[in-house]
Amino acid sequence: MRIAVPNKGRLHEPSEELLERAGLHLVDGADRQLHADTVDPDVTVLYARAADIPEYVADGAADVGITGLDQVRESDTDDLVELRDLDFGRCRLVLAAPEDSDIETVYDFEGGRIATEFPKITRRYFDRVDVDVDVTEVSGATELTPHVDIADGIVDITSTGTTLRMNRLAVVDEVLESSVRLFAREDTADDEKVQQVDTALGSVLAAEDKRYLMMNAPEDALDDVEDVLPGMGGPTVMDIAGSDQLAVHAVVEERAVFETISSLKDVGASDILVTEIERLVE
Ligand SMILES: Nc1ncnc2c1ncn2[C@@H]1O[C@H](COP(=O)(O)OP(=O)(O)OP(=O)(O)O)[C@@H](O)[C@H]1O
Ligand SMILES: O=P(O)(O)OC[C@H]1O[C@H](OP(=O)(O)OP(=O)(O)O)[C@H](O)[C@@H]1O
Ligand SMILES: [Mg+2]
Repeated sequence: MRIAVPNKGRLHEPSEELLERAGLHLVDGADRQLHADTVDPDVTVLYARAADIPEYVADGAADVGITGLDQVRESDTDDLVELRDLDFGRCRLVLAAPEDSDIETVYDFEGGRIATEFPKITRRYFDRVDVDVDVTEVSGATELTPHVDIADGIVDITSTGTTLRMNRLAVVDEVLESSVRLFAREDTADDEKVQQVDTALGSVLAAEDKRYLMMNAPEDALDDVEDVLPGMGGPTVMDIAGSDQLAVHAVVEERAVFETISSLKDVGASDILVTEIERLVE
């Protein structure tokens, strides 16, 4: 089973980190290599450009891919199946025009020119809203094109909005909301190994916003302690040898930890430990 992973750019490192955290440790994963083995002899990594990854999966060069939804949509490959939102590389593909122009809505672009690195998505978007424009493909520095009379507007990626602001461009409409996805081909999506990788990556995401709480509590406080602990199933309760205290363990939502700890202390719990969870397979 081969996983296609971005070889450089902003998606490279977080993709590799996610694989590592999922337990798919890379062997000889040095940068700029074409391939890397993982600790699982059945799983290898193929490094490719973020934009080429959908094509590689569609063609069978890889079985699953990790790249932005924008790249999947732009590739126009139709037998790809999204397995999971990997929750990084969040950005928006937006239609933008110079701040000082008269353009306020997409309809103001009728008969105009749009520059973009995403010609297919852009074409489909303008067809959908039934506005006739000329779409010019550029390979970078898209934000410059309205200022050198190459285009009246652009379709480009934004996340913090800094680049648009620096180039005095204003968002006219959102074309696509994107984040990094794990995807496969229709004919491989149900393969056991593909499912294993999906589960492993999912277990990292599931653990991210959870914490593991351990504490001691007097036996007669157990009911109150259990009432305080929200979340996944009941806590695990263990006797402590030679003590009238119990050890109580539970998984708690990260955002509930602060409040939960005060409530636990109020009902008599002590020696409370909070730890991160590496992976959580539900
Ligand atoms: N500003 C951003 N914020 C968040 N995600 C982004 C941003 N820009 C791009 N992305 C996501 O990262 C993907 C790859 O972008 P990146 O700029 O790292 O590579 P690239 O420019 O396509 O690489 P290459 O140098 O190989 O052309 C994009 O398709 C998008 O999904
Ligand atoms: O809203 P912002 O946070 O400013 O991000 C938007 C910018 O990020 C991307 O470029 P990138 O940095 O990847 O450079 P590139 O053009 O070389 O790909 C994108 O093409 C925008 O130019
Ligand atoms: Mg880029």
